[in-house]
Amino acid sequence: MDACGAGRSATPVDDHVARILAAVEPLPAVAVPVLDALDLTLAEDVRAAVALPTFDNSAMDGYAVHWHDVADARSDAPIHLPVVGAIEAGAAALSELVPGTAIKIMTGAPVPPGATAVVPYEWTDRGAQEVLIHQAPREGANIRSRGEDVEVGDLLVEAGTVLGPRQIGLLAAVGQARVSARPRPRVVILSTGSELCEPGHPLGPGQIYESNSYMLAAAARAAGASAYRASSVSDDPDAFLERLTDQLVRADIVVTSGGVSQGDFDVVKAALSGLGTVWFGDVAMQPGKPQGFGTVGDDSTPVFTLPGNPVSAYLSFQLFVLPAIRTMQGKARASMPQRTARCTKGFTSAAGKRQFVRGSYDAALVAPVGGHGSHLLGDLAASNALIVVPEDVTEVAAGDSVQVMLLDVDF
Ligand SMILES: Nc1nc2c(c(=O)[nH]1)N[C@H]1C(S)=C(S)[C@@H](COP(=O)(O)OP(=O)(O)OC[C@H]3O[C@@H](n4cnc5c(N)ncnc54)[C@H](O)[C@@H]3O)O[C@H]1N2
Ligand code: MOO
Repeated sequence: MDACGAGRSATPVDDHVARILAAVEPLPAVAVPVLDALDLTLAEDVRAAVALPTFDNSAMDGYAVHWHDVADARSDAPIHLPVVGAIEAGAAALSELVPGTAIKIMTGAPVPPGATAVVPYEWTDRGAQEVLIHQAPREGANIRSRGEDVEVGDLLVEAGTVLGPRQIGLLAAVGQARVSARPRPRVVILSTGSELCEPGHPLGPGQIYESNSYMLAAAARAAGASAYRASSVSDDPDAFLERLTDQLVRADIVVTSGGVSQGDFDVVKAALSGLGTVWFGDVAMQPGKPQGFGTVGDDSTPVFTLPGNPVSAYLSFQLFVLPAIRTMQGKARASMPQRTARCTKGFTSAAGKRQFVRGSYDAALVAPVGGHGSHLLGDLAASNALIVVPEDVTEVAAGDSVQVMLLDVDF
């Protein structure tokens, strides 16, 4: 055993991730109203049911004309045309534009058959019965052609795409009221500990404010899940199991915090050992050594039992719960990517464990923030990156190249 108690049997971080990913799969797709599909992963290719533009239409308020009629228009030799009508956006069933005439047309209105240019108002005297055109447009000017943007049948958005505002707009533009997408995973957070007091209430002796469920629920929401905080439970295994059972019906994932170490009142361990496929053990990392994971209940719901120290809980979420959420979302990449940075200050790291050092990253430089302690929530909040120190590295010097994971960057 080392100083922090991780014995030789500790599971490597990557093996624990693999154990988790083997137990989760993308959630079944559902038909989602197109706006509600923001940030969701599209489950099937969407092809265009209509063309964009859907019909030839005007790009300007002006006059639809036969281009040949106005090709010679100049300010010193304007051309007169009779105005034979007006077309508004939304107008239907247009008759042919007779050569030698003009029709008033509004932006977005369908161009009448025969028209080969639209002259903007600014190049005319804006006449109502008769118009004086004093500048010649190019042939085809200001006509937006049917299908010039999107043709019927074009592949618009591929399955697996995370839908953003631009894709939502495009899908609506081709008439999709609903799309087939992976729903938000429902994540229930359940904190344990008799010392916990809800924020907003006065602290009693020996009590601390309950913060992990807020942090973990926020992290789950930031990852695109729907997260619910179940009220925290004391260190009583029966009460814990009852609360967990209640929550399983509304959970795709359950995350617990606390009660998984070596203490006399480690409620989560006591309640879940032997239940479903739940495994408890050490993972070769710091913070976040004591872990548990398995599936429980009729729906084999994945349960993550995270350690209670706040930094450990957060890190465990980022490393283990986040990939499960992303897999359920159908996202291509499950785990946070790493990038190379230069470390501006040296520090030491325990042998045999992957160390996750809180850091402040900017422009490929990273500085460690605070110490290694897993209770240092202030330092965690002040950081925006994790410096990943491999198991066989015990010292990082100023100027060394290191791997970092950026905490506030989507991937
Ligand atoms: N004898 C040993 N003791 C400990 C070991 C060990 O190997 N041998 N491991 C240590 C490590 S590492 C960690 S991490 C913690 C994990 O303990 P638990 O998961 O059982 O968590 P608790 O004991 O319930 O709490 C730990 C710490 O975190 C605070 N906490 C818990 N829940 C919350 C919450 N919802 N909001 C804010 N803070 C919370 C709690 O008050 C404790 O201070 O075990 C070490 N011990
Ligand atoms: O390894 Mo514990 O999870 O202090 O941090």
